[in-house]
Amino acid sequence: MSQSFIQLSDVMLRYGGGTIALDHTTLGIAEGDFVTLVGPSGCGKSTILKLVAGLLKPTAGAVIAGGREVGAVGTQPSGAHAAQAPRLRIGLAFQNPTMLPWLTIRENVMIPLKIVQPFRQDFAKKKKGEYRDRVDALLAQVGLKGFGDKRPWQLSGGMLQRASLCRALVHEPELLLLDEPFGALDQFTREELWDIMQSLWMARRPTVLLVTHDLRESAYLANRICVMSSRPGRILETRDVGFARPRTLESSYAPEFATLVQQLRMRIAEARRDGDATPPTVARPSIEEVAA
Ligand SMILES: Nc1ncnc2c1ncn2[C@@H]1O[C@H](COP(=O)(O)OP(=O)(O)OP(=O)(O)O)[C@@H](O)[C@H]1O
Repeated sequence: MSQSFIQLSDVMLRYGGGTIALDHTTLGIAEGDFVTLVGPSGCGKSTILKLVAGLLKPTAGAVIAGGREVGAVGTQPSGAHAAQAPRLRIGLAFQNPTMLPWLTIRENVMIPLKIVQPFRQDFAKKKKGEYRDRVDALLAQVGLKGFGDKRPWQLSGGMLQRASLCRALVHEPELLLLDEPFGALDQFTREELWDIMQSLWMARRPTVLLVTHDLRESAYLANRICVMSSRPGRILETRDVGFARPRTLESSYAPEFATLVQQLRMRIAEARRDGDATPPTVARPSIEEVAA
């Protein structure tokens, strides 16, 4: 089997308290693909993002990103992939865009350029003006032209989320990890941001892994949708989404779009029911053991 850009192979992840979040999880993502993860609450979607980002190390199995085995922050990659590939440039955006309140929006968006190589090297030298132009161009692309000098508290939630997308993209990441970035927004703003997200992806083609609860969002944005089982999460099913791009809000009301969303909804309801029927994966102590 050819190696994917991102590859989780038979991964198990047990958290410190004993919770097994993922078990036998296998997932491959091609370079430049746009993949979404959907599934019941608590099934391990965010855990997959953390593994791919290298914030967690798998308890068993392997996680490869861009030809490199990833592990927890501060640990050295091991095994055959240790010296094979440079560290991937990753962009991250979450549901609540955390901005540093004492910095302007422009300065917040610029942060990755200050800390990620090769930009870091040039930042202190001559490129500050060039970087400023790059940030302003990106802000204009997401509808924030003229807001670079504002402070975070002067922007609405939707505007902050746009700025957060700019911050995730400013250092030209090869991989974009998005954890419900539009989850806290009203429907109109959310749909507007789907459009912006789609345009940014089409222009730059980073590999995207997006976690979402919104099945319409998933069908609108993804090339492939991975449906997960209840915890411990596995990939139950992968759906290719062949709708032509650029997708529009109108096209999201087409019968085939509605059918896909409905099928996903039913698959997740089924996964939730199956999960309810599954006994707990972590053995609970008996009353006698607790009392002893
Ligand atoms: N740091 C942690 N320590 C212990 N258990 C954790 C930790 N983080 C997550 N879990 C547990 O692991 C399981 C998977 O969590 P995760 O956040 O990956 O799920 P999710 O699918 O993203 O959930 P949701 O859809 O509700 O956001 C959950 O049962 C959660 O309680």
